[in-house]
Amino acid sequence: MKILTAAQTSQADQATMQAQGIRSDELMERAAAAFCEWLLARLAADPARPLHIFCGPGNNGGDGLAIARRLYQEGFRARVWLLPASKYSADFQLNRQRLPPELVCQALNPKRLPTLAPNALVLDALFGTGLSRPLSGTAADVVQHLNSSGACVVAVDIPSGLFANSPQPPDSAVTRARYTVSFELPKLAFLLPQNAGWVGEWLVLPIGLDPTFIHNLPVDNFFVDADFLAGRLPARSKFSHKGTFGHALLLAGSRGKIGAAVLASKACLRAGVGLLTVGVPAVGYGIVQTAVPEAMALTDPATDFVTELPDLKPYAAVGIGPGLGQEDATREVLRQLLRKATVPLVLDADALNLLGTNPDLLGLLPPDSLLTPHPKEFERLVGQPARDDYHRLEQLRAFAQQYRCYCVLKGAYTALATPDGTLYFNSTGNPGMATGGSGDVLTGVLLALRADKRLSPLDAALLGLYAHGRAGDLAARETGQAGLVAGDLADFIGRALQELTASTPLL
Ligand SMILES: NC(=O)C1=CN([C@@H]2O[C@H](COP(=O)(O)OP(=O)(O)OC[C@H]3O[C@@H](n4cnc5c(N)ncnc54)[C@H](O)[C@@H]3O)[C@@H](O)[C@H]2O)[C@H](O)CC1
Ligand SMILES: [K+]
Repeated sequence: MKILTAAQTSQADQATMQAQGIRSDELMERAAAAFCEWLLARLAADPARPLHIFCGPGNNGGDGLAIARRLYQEGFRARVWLLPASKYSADFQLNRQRLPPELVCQALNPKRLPTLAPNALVLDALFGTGLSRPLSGTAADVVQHLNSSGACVVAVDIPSGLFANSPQPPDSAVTRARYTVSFELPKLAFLLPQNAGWVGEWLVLPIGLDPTFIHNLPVDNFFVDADFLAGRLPARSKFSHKGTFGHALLLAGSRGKIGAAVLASKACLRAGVGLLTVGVPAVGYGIVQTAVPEAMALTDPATDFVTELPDLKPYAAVGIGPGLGQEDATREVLRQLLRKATVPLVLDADALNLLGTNPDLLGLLPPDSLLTPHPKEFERLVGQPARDDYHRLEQLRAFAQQYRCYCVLKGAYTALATPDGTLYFNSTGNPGMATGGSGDVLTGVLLALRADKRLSPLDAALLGLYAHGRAGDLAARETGQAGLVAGDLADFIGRALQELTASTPLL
């Protein structure tokens, strides 16, 4: 799915009205209908539960009014509260007139804001994507009032006061929603940890925006769901052999961290690599041979850490980093690898830390390398803390452009930046995956997919990130989130990839 800015959303609305010959209030009616269908499926018909709808002066408020009318038709008597303003949008006014006279609809009095019971349900339709500045005055007071009421707030389109695609000034008034129910496409704001307390759980409901307009609209950000990946992972042909899926080399492990090499190796094999060779220090030889008999092991002459770069000729891709340590000799192995490699590279963990502490190595990164830092590793890579989550994303975009690489930023919605500066946000995964070794598994999966010659660098990265998160979701069903360990992820990678594999039409 594309992620549109607030301005692009309004363009998409206009294009839809033109292409489909509908008026703006008809589009609003679709939004209200979709919202009500969602709400009614969850709303127990409890006449004792107070229901309040807070409406602002624009089309977000218009949505709120249309929702109030529709809920009334379903037997729910909401109290409608209007934010005083000097100007109201045309569709606000139209839907104000359409309200049944029996519905209680009052202007908000800033001196006496309505009492909200803690069991009340509040629909927040104060401001949407038309927000042009932080809330102040009565609007801010109303939002603070909602937030301190303890009522369950459902935001219509976006929590009021939240910008759709840029940061909030600190201390601005924003509604704390339990749910955010948005339309057609997600907003960038929903994906950032700094906004989680306002956005709550979010979802998007289709309202039939013009697909041609959206298809042709250039965007900087994408949200990657299963539909987005459909057809990108070809089925294995009957006559494929080990060579088709590539021979990967993984350089990983040091004393006390051979487990990282084992986890990455298992994941790489489960992600379908043709052959896997693991380069480990001598201390890891027996462990790898025993724990991962499907992999071949190369022993480094040193006991505790990797000191030598193997001959790279046999390999279709090389992964380096999990549990590697940051010894000087290991850094030189990384330097040689960056100089000599002519095949795709996947760099993680200590390989990234070495890049961070030795910025001269960054200049050696071969184009199309794939880097998988978490935010702390990323900060070391760029050498500058981010002001906020938006700034971090801009740093990520700039980094991938500067080094012509694919750079991941791990998190709840893991982001991938491409050399052309586009960001892709992954949709799978759960908090159970915040556990040691989870990143090693990701490295193994990505290494396998980068070794697969059938996949572009972008598709390999997107499929790997999605499958890693999906494996976490499948595993957590059995283990629970707290009980999830990284080894479980590796066990479910095959199934996650199978779900993504293109089926061949019968005819
Ligand atoms: N495709 C869709 O997603 C659809 C969305 N719809 C809904 O329409 C709103 C956007 O409506 P718009 O009128 O453009 O903006 P708002 O309702 O957010 O309010 C604009 C209104 O408020 C004034 N304003 C802006 N910032 C402030 C401020 N800080 N303080 C006070 N006043 C402010 C501004 O000048 C305007 O007068 C979208 O979110 C959806 O909910 C459509 O219903 C259908 C399709
Ligand atoms: K809102």
